Amino acid sequence: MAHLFYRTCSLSPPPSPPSFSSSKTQTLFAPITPSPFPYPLPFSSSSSKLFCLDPLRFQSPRFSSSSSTSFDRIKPYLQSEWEPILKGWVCSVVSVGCLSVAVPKAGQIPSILSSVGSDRMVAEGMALATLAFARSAATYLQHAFLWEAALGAAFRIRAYVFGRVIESDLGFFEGNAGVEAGDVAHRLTSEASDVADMLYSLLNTVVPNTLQFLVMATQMVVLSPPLALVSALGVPCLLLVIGYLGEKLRGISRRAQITAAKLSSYVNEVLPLMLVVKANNGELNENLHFCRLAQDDLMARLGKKKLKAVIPQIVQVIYVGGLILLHAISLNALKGSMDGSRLLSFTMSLALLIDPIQGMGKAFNELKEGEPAVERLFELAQFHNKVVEKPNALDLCYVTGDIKFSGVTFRYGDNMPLILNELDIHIKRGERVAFIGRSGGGKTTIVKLLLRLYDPLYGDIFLDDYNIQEIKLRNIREHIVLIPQDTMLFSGTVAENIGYKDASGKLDMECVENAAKIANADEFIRELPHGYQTNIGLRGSLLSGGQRQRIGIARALYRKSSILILDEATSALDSKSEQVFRQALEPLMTNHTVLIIAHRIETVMMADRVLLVEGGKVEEVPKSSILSPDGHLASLLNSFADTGRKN
Ligand SMILES: Nc1ncnc2c1ncn2[C@@H]1O[C@H](COP(=O)(O)OP(=O)(O)OP(=O)(O)O)[C@@H](O)[C@H]1O
Repeated sequence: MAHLFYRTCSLSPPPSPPSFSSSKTQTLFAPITPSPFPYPLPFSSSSSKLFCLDPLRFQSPRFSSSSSTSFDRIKPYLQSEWEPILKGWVCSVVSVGCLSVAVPKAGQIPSILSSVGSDRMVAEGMALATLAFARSAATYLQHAFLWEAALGAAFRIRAYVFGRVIESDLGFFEGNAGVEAGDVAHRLTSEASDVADMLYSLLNTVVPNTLQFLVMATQMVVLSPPLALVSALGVPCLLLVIGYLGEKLRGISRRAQITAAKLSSYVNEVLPLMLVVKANNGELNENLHFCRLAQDDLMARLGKKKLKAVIPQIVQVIYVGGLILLHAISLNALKGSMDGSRLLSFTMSLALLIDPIQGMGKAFNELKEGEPAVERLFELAQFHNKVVEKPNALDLCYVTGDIKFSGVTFRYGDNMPLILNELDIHIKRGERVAFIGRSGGGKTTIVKLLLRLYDPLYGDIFLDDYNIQEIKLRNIREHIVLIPQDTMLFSGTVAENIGYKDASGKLDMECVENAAKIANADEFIRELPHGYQTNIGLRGSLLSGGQRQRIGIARALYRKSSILILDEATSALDSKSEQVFRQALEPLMTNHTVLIIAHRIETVMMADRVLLVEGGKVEEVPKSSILSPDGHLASLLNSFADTGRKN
């Protein structure tokens, strides 16, 4: 149940940021244009770019096929960056054009130098300097535009994948098959950067390197066809070596990404549990565990770096060594048939040919290194949601709060035991119903099904006589407010946390304060250094458990709904605060259908009816049986209350 509330909110519209921090929230989510996509633009503020960022466009089913290649997956993102790509490539044409004019001119340098002081020397010198300057400027612009395109495409891929992750079923995050937060974080940060590097190399190779290669090769053919032919003999041999080493690099890169993701997952898991680690003297153990994972990462990375470093050297040795050998032989054969300036131009073309070949080798490295990152990123987007909204789902602007479970059977996974077995419940609007039962009996599962975080195996759930499978998901979660046992707070101010629903817009401070007053939180909030604008630290770490819970309650009250679910919501409050809270809830409850999952007798007694969840079914029990000190239910509740207090 721990993460239920956070996930519920994350699924609420509008698309949520990973977390919000006080000052940035408003600008980040300011309504720049009517586009539904709230993220800032990578490089430009033009609204035409924003149009391209519509996340719905990225949810194309073509990505759901795991058989598509890495290139198929990234292609649409590159296509949407056609503008900077085109500009970059035009600049590369200018840059290579300057080079192709400069090389024959440079070949004549010895004869120009012999006419020191003449007009020709000044004119040729000026021309060469202008060409050099133009090439530098064009090359700079080429890199800048291509980086813009690569980083822009990587941004879009990230945004698409994060959007898919956050829209995934709760089952994506929970249970044995659930993804680890640290792994997701690593893929979306570090591996997405690898993708950007790969895209840049790819863009820089496709046109600029190929162009330079072709122009230089043409010049060589024009200057001396036999020598050019000899030079070409080195290329196939080079390609074979590059292909072999590239495949090796791909495997090593994937291993390195997995070890780094494991390390990141571990750190993400252990740091929030520092209290438990320290209280149990677990520092040494955790340190050893960290070192083991870090060592695995070190070995994998070292292997990758070594191979990456050795590949260009091997390429260079094969190419340069081979060429020197072949040229020495052919120059001997062609003795006297080439003049000095032609030979100089040929040698310069050859030297400039090595540049793009090295670039291609490097790009191949990046490609092989980036491929696993693309695969792992898109893997996250391939999760098939089981809870799917129908295309013509209903948008109910109001529900009275009548709830029916009819023959509901549920289990979490195919080979797992049934949690609920042909369960029937009818809760009338405005009723307060308490669910009690042994731990793991399925009380929270009932709530998850009502929120449609999972779908039943069999049976139906009705809200105001509408099957919830016919209602928009957003709509269901708008009408039902959940106050969970573990309040999930974000870094940000108290006001932002209470008004989480409006994180993308303007907070209604009057409503925030009213909600805080009802939740008995107003007093302690006003005592904080900056009142409602106090930053509460990472996950609300500056507050006590009880204070966090009250903020969570205020957050729930800020939303206007018909159904209120208290899932052990008062477990962190002391008896006095709980009493105040119960009194505060009384007026609110008159307008709500209330489902209470509680282990405290006092909380259970707030309900009109009590349902015992046992063996996958529910049975109504009289409240008097709970009050009886010798009764089975009273002892059951007492044992839970004790457990809750210990926790
Ligand atoms: N995501 C999940 N994947 C697999 N099993 C799960 C998952 N969530 C809960 N369960 C299992 O389902 C059963 C019912 O869990 P549930 O959280 O509904 O119990 P509960 O009655 O609310 O317990 P408690 O009173 O201790 O909170 C438990 O055995 C639990 O281990």
